[in-house]
Amino acid sequence: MPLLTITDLSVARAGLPILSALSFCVDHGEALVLRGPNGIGKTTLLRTIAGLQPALAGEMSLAAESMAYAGHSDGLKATLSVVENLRFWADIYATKDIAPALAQMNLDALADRAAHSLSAGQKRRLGLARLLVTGRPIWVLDEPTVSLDQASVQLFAEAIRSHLAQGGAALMATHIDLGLPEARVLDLGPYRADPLAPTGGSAGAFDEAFL
Ligand SMILES: Nc1ncnc2c1ncn2[C@@H]1O[C@H](COP(=O)(O)OP(=O)(O)OP(=O)(O)O)[C@@H](O)[C@H]1O
Repeated sequence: MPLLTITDLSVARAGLPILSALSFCVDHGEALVLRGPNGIGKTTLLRTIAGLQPALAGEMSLAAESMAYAGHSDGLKATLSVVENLRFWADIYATKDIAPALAQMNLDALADRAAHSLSAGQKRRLGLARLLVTGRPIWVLDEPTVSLDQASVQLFAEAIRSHLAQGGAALMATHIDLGLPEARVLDLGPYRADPLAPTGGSAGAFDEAFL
């Protein structure tokens, strides 16, 4: 059975349907990249899949507590050091060893630096290192390589490959080349919804969470 199965999913923003009747699977060892122009609904779709807003229709099938989501924000505690941030997340996810995540994202030299003092790209590397300590198989990532230089994009691609090699999966939205030619690509263009279709719900109330 695939790690994640999406069936006939429709999502809305501000009470308006934006994507409809989407179906796809992401299996062990697979990366799927969502593509589409600005505003088509990639962020909305990923947030819906991450459970941050309700779907208008459709089904999602995945094991409980199998997903780690990283959105536009890095989700860091500004006053904690790099190591303290990772230990915090390791405690949340009941995992132990943060050393591989530090090494894989090239953060060893920054281990004791407060997160607020990191550059944008360093913060993003720390945000991505968080994924490594979750121990969760399905990674859902929104624009994961924003702010990263070429070397860090390569580190990211290697971290994804190693995650896939361990049976994990990644679902990502991006406009940038991730350096992962093996990833499947899903163009969201054909799933653009009719904005006049009734939503039949109160999904607009969840827009307050989009800050
Ligand atoms: N508060 C709002 N009111 C009305 N429409 C909104 C609101 N917030 C977002 N939208 C619209 O919802 C649509 C989906 O936005 P979303 O951020 O999911 O797109 P995206 O594909 O991730 O875009 P990008 O590539 O620019 O990041 C967009 O057309 C956007 O203009």
